[in-house]
Amino acid sequence: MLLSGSGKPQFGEGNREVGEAPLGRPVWAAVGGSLMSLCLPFTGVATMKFKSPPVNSLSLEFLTEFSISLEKLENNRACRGVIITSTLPKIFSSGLDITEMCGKSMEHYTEFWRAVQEMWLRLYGSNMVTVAAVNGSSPAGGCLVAMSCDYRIMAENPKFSIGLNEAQLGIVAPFWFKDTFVNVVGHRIAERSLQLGSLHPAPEAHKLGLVDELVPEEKLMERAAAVMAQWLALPDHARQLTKTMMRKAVLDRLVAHREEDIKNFVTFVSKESIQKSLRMYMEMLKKRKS
Ligand SMILES: CCC/C=C/C(=O)SCCNC(=O)CCNC(=O)[C@H](O)C(C)(C)COP(=O)([O-])OP(=O)([O-])OC[C@H]1O[C@@H](n2cnc3c(N)ncnc32)[C@H](O)[C@@H]1OP(=O)([O-])[O-]
Repeated sequence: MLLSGSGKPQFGEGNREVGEAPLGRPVWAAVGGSLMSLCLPFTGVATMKFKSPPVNSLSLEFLTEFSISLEKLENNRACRGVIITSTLPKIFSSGLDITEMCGKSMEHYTEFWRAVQEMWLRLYGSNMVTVAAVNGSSPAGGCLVAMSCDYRIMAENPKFSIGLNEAQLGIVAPFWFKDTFVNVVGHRIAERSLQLGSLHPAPEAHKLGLVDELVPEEKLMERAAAVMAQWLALPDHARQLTKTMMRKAVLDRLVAHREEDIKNFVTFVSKESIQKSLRMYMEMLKKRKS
């Protein structure tokens, strides 16, 4: 991934484009990252597109690239908003990469979980306006990414589903996934949906308030840009302070318990019974395919 422009920091690998708009204003464009493409034109609204086939699963490498990208955008004063979407047809993100949680060392689980936390802390705590253009299925960690944005627009295809389905894998969403979920849909819906590990088809997700609106797939990016413009019409400082007021307690809770949360995850995921559940789930995915 690469962000470039006049005197702006560059990062990542890949090709790039830098141009000049009329009146000599810089046009920043970033293309060709390994797991997501990132583009920041002079409008000040970046577009981040996941492109990690086959299903945009959130591996350690993906999460690291995601966090670095968010940090760079956050530190770039010209960037006021980011639209997050996927280049893959039918999939926004399949959630955490299950292979990162299977048959690895305690050190690996520790590093992986820290990267999951880092991504969420950056996205949920972002000062930018964040809009998720959910153009495909979005289970578990994919749902977390969408829920961490300020606004969610989903393609109105009933074959696409979204939700925290961890219970179906025999694992438990941590308290900060749950807190994020509760903040979006309220306690009762979150309680039922989490216990059942429900994946909600797009129309149901809309009814529950898990996504804010549905649009035909071909209108998704156009609508995301319009929503972004609406949110950016307000003074940044007022919007940012309000966002902080709404999200701070939940963010602070993880910051205060970060190491304990890592320990819990590592202990939990290392259990043979949990490893067995995850292996069986991966087998089920493979069988379903064939
Ligand atoms: C405490 C922890 C909290 C946990 C949070 C999480 O996010 S847990 C995560 C919860 N996430 C889920 O429960 C989502 C599980 N995934 C799905 O439901 C579907 O894959 C789909 C709807 C995303 C896409 O359907 P589709 O028919 O378009 O695609 P397909 O099904 O044919 O898969 C293609 C290939 O990708 C593979 N693969 C898939 N997902 C993952 C993954 N997360 N990771 C790794 N690999 C994954 C799949 O095995 C297959 O590999 P193969 O055989 O080619 O070597």
